[in-house]
Amino acid sequence: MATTPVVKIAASPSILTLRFPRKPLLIPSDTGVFRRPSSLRLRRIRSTAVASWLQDSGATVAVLSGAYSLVLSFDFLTKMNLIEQNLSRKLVHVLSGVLFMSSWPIFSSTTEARYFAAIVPFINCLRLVSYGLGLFTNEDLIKSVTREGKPEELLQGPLCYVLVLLVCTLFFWHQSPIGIVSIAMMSGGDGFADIVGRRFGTLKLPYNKRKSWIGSISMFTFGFLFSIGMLYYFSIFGYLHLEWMPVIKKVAIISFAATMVESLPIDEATLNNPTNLS
Ligand SMILES: Nc1ccn([C@@H]2O[C@H](COP(=O)(O)OP(=O)(O)OP(=O)(O)O)[C@@H](O)[C@H]2O)c(=O)n1
Ligand SMILES: C/C(=C\CO)CCC[C@H](C)CCC[C@H](C)CCCC(C)C
Repeated sequence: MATTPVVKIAASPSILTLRFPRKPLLIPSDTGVFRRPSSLRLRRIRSTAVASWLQDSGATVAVLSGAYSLVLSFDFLTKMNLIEQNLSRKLVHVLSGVLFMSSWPIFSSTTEARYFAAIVPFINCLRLVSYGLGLFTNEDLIKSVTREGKPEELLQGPLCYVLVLLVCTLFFWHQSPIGIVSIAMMSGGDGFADIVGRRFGTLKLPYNKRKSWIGSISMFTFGFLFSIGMLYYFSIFGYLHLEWMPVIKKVAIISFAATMVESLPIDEATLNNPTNLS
């Protein structure tokens, strides 16, 4: 009896899938080979695919709205002088990555879901490039995410940040700790290094007078905590099954390495003239 191609949808749980458990789409027969699904099964497969597309489209619109609202909210707080611009920028820095990752379980469990989620950082990349090149203007965005309110600043830290989100979404998604830890270190670690170091960083590093011990300790501590926290978050949804003791050791090593790199005196001047290590 000829075996027939099997239709298979990647089975990893999404928050919505957990509420609507699906019957298996593979149809083993008693002889151990698979057979083509019946017309009823094919209709179910098609309806599952349509449901997943609708779920992912809705999730994409919701997360895009969240991104827009986040920037608007901090712009309002800055305009009302409730928080200073640097703190606003760093809170957007911390929250964007963590909230974006936290939104991943609302997407479906299909293999295409990551491409829907990647639309969010991709559109934000286009926004940052268009505003950074002066093609359009958006004072709210510029005030919320730049140091000095210059549009061209959008093409530096913010654009790199969103590109990292895009790459981690496309190539790692929620199935690999690599992307999760990378985003947690970038958003939680680097964000709090700035927030804490700028305020309490009187004792400077011997090899970099722009950075401080407390800032680097914050980078390590918050990078580690955000990484473990997000790995635990995704393990709750069943995306990851981790041996925690080895994971904790590896994340501590990664946090230390990231802290050392972040503390190096590498700035725009150094990048332009590598012999100019301050
Ligand atoms: N290990 C660190 C990191 C940051 N800081 C404090 O936070 C400020 C900004 O940190 P920096 O890493 O320069 O910010 P970036 O993330 O590089 O740049 P951006 O301002 O674009 O975020 C520093 O001047 C310093 O006061 C610190 O004390 N110790
Ligand atoms: C200030 C930043 C980096 C430099 O330190 C962060 C820039 C953030 C972008 C302007 C907006 C990025 C939005 C995310 C792609 C999606 C967030 C969604 C979430 C639900 C808020």
